[in-house]
Amino acid sequence: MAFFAHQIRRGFSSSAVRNVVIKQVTIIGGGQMGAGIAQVAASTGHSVTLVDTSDDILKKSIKTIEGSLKRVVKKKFADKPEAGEEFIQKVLKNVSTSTDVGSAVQGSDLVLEAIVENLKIKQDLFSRLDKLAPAHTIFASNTSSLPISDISSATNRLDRFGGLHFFNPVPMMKLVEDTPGFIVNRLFVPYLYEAIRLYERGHGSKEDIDIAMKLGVGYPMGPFELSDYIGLDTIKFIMDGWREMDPDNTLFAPSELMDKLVAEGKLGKKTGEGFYKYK
Ligand SMILES: CCCCCCCCCCCCCC(=O)CC(=O)SCCNC(=O)CCNC(=O)[C@H](O)C(C)(C)COP(=O)(O)OP(=O)(O)OC[C@H]1O[C@@H](n2cnc3c(N)ncnc32)[C@H](O)[C@@H]1OP(=O)(O)O
Ligand SMILES: NC(=O)C1=CN([C@@H]2O[C@H](COP(=O)(O)OP(=O)(O)OC[C@H]3O[C@@H](n4cnc5c(N)ncnc54)[C@H](O)[C@@H]3O)[C@@H](O)[C@H]2O)C=CC1
Repeated sequence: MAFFAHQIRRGFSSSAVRNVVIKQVTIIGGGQMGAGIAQVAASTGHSVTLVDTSDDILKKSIKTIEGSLKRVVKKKFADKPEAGEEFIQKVLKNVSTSTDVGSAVQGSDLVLEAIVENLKIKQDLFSRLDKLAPAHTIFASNTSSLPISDISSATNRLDRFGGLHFFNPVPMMKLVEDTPGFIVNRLFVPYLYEAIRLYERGHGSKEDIDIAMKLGVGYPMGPFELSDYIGLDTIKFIMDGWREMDPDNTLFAPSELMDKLVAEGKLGKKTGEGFYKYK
């Protein structure tokens, strides 16, 4: 139970959340981040309700969690397969799913949002949640680029609203950022941008740039592999949002290639094709 309560106490300045006990967690958005966060929350003993827009998506989320748990167990319970299977079943028992956000937030101590990276859609969701969730419930967003104050302005619980920024893949990445002004993306985003500019200017192939960053700096994935892993729709949402806020900044100029891939539904690993093909 301690994991989420610890993050909340570290990241929220409000006294309203200082002695918080987090038992019941609702996660909204069952995509790659939501599924990963649900897995971590359930593995650390929380009772989790995962919400998305359809049962088909939620079935896929549970399959993703199961697949990831199998990988975790292969390592953690290498010599005890039965204990590993028991662990998987115990974790899965902690996760229920719902398409009804109103009932899902009843009794929830923490609602963590991991839906699309779009301010208006996040605000609409939180505005509804504010009316539906109990007064004590803490709200948090997993946004990777939007100011938390803009998202929280749609609610009346500013003392119980914060950012919990997990990294992808959640079960493997050990960092959660919850301080105002994320650090990683400030350094990471210009790096990804520069990679695509190099490629568009013909300074190197995607493959060469990826190999250079893996062999030269020791990164586990090159920038194009990583962009496909993150999701090109998410990246485009971020780029478009920042350009709107700062139209003269050349760093945020649109990328023709990115726009084309997203328009064609080539969103990266999750759709089977992005910069690279995965089937
Ligand atoms: C060019 C585009 C320009 C656009 C610019 C616009 C910029 C906007 C960007 C905004 C970004 C938003 C993102 C964000 O907010 C923050 C992020 O999350 S950034 C992403 C951070 N993540 C990374 O950098 C990941 C880097 N990759 C890795 O660490 C590894 O490659 C990875 C762990 C994913 C896989 O490892 P690898 O060795 O490559 O492959 P294996 O498959 O062998 O895995 C190794 C090991 O790990 C286990 N494992 C992997 N995944 C999972 C999982 N999901 N669950 C459980 N276990 C997993 C696997 O089983 C292996 O275990 P072994 O025991 O070692 O076999
Ligand atoms: N992909 C990444 O590497 C990272 C993403 N993030 C952030 O996490 C959030 C989610 O990203 P991903 O999981 O990658 O996206 P994704 O596209 O994999 O999943 C988003 C999910 O939200 C669901 N959804 C959309 N609107 C909804 C609504 N109103 N109610 C319920 N469900 C809804 C979709 O059906 C989808 O399943 C975004 O804010 C993103 O910026 C943060 C860190 C890393």
